[in-house]
Amino acid sequence: MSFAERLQQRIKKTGSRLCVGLDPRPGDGGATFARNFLKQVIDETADSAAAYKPNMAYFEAMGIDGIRVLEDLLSKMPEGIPVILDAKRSDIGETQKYYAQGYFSGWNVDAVTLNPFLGYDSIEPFLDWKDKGIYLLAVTSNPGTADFQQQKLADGRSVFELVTALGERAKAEERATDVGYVVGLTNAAAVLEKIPDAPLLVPGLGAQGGDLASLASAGRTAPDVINVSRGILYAADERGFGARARGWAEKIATAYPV
Ligand SMILES: O=c1ccn([C@@H]2O[C@H](COP(=O)(O)O)[C@@H](O)[C@H]2O)c(=O)[nH]1
Repeated sequence: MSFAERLQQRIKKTGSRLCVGLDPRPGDGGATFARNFLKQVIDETADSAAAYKPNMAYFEAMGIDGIRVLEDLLSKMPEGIPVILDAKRSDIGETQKYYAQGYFSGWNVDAVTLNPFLGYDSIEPFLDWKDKGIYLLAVTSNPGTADFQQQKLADGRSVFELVTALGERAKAEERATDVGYVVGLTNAAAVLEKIPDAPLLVPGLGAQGGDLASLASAGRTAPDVINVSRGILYAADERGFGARARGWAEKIATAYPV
């Protein structure tokens, strides 16, 4: 089954589009703490998680011990919950081959985020994995999206449409890997109608203040997932991880039904 089909199946099963972001802060007690912390987060959120998204940065910040924590985590993920590795990798094709091998074969993650700035040949090593997915950064959730991604080209298109053209090319070539896009919730309203109906990974809810209303009215049918990291891991309230995750899943489902 393809990545997009597995994700859709999981969304239907849970009634949830929530992607639980796994961003353990290294200052909170080192790798041993992070290992136990993440185990608890996963144990408590698995019923409402459509997907998990570990972000490499937080693991790399703990050095080799952090990478061991990530490897351990990946080897013990609950069955049936897709894992999207937020790596945002970008390099020449020759090098990307080894990232693809490492993530898809070595770590067996379901999908990975890529920075498309180096162009089509840089994403090609990720395109022939039949049950895997990639998410290309299209319109990110930070203010700097205005610097490049939303700039206008002479023909009236926006730069992020050059990114979606890469995904369309892969589709036209019938490449095996599912191609989706990262679209920040904070900037989604202005761009959703121009993004093809490919799976979206949507960060920016919670700590970044994104508004779900824009997704609700877009009439999309793809297996889109909405990420929350700090809003589950580090919210300043008395609830546990499970209650926070269920709260976000319900909010998302109300605004953007499954
Ligand atoms: O455009 C982007 C791309 C990736 N992210 C990542 O998502 C989470 C968001 O965390 P919150 O704590 O829910 O804000 C984090 O890993 C980012 O690196 C993003 O925010 N925006």
